[in-house]
Amino acid sequence: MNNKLTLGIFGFGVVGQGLHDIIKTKNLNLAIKRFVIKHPEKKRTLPAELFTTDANAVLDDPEINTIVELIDDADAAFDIVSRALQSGKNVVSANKKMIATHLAELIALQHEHGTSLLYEGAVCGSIPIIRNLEEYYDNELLHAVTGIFNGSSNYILSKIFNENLPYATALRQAQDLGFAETDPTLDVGGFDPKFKLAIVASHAYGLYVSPEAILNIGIDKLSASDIQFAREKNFKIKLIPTAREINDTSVVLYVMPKLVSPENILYNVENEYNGVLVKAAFADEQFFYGKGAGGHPTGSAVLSDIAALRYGYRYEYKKHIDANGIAYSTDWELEVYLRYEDENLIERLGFTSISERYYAENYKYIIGKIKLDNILKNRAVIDQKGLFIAEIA
Ligand SMILES: NC(=O)C1=CN([C@@H]2O[C@H](COP(=O)(O)OP(=O)(O)OC[C@H]3O[C@@H](n4cnc5c(N)ncnc54)[C@H](OP(=O)(O)O)[C@@H]3O)[C@@H](O)[C@H]2O)C=CC1
Ligand SMILES: N[C@@H](CC=O)C(=O)O
Repeated sequence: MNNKLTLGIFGFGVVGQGLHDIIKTKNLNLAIKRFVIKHPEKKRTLPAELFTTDANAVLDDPEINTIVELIDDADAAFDIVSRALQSGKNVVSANKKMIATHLAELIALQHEHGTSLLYEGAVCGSIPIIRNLEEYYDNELLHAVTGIFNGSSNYILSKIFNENLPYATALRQAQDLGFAETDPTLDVGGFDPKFKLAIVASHAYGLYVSPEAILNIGIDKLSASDIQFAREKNFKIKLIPTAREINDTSVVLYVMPKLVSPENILYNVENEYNGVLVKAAFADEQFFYGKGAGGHPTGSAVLSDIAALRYGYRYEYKKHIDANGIAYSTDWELEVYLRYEDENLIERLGFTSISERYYAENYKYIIGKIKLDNILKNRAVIDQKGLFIAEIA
């Protein structure tokens, strides 16, 4: 099958424009009929008649058979994508928050209406990890999927560690370059990599886990003391989502900064680049590397999905269907570095062992083992100013 696709694209921001730049360089069997945008007063680089603020003009247009959803509003995106799937249109989206939050409903809609929703661009920008988890690792047991899934926080950490840039300057640059979410708390607070992790967990293990149930600790509380500590021990700090099979029936999922040594392949993943490490039972360790944010890298993944729709590609969610008996668990122990202020917190967190403690007037830290459950239970306290927690390899 090589159907002609007529596209209605929601969003003409960083990714929408990146996609358009790529499409216009190619002679593809597809046409863009309309862009739906939010602010009609904004200056555009394309003729005005290509733009509308009326979602219905596109969703109800029988000539448009494919919707590309590239907006920065997850609630509006869910409404658009659901309506499109219900009306028989296939959809490509890059909206990880929307997909992670509504995955089960979106899968049900695809089955019910015989439509397809593809979202490679939602997870690690240009890296084709979803299709690989779905197709290539179809038969192989995966022990872990981990890595760097957020370009903005990795850009910020690279600028801090390699160029001594202040955090706020590096964040501003990540925003100016179009890497950061409209609300950058999603990036630096570890929410964005958590949404991506939830999607990965679905394709790697057949798990639906609500993002709310998954621990996300970000890099927004990082201080000069933490940076100095890392440098003295020859570590870099990276923000790492982890999906790990801990026994035959349980997988743990969490997002946390990690102190990584030069031997770790992720140590040299810099700036907006992402890296996905897959540990498989027989293939052993494999590494995917590429740009995780930006209009053109993400646009290329979106275009690959659009092209795949031409030959009727859809995710089969085989690991969900096979019901392999795997469940999400938080029963796991981590070794962490914790900078803290209040001594009472240490007791409350219930460290199972402590290997190092340091006290100075303005800087206290502890290194020890702690249960993931306990971190989750005390998430509100850990999120307070004056604390920074990172996994130590
Ligand atoms: N930036 C990146 O590197 C990556 C982004 N993504 C995801 O892609 C999506 C888009 O991101 P990005 O391009 O950076 O965002 P931008 O903020 O650059 O662009 C958002 C676009 O959405 C439009 N928009 C917002 N709300 C609506 C609505 N209700 N109806 C129609 N249009 C609307 C805006 O319209 P207007 O132009 O009028 O303001 C704008 O064109 C997000 O889900 C993001 O998480 C995924 C991977 C990488
Ligand atoms: N804000 C995201 C964009 C891509 O998903 C990131 O920085 O990775």
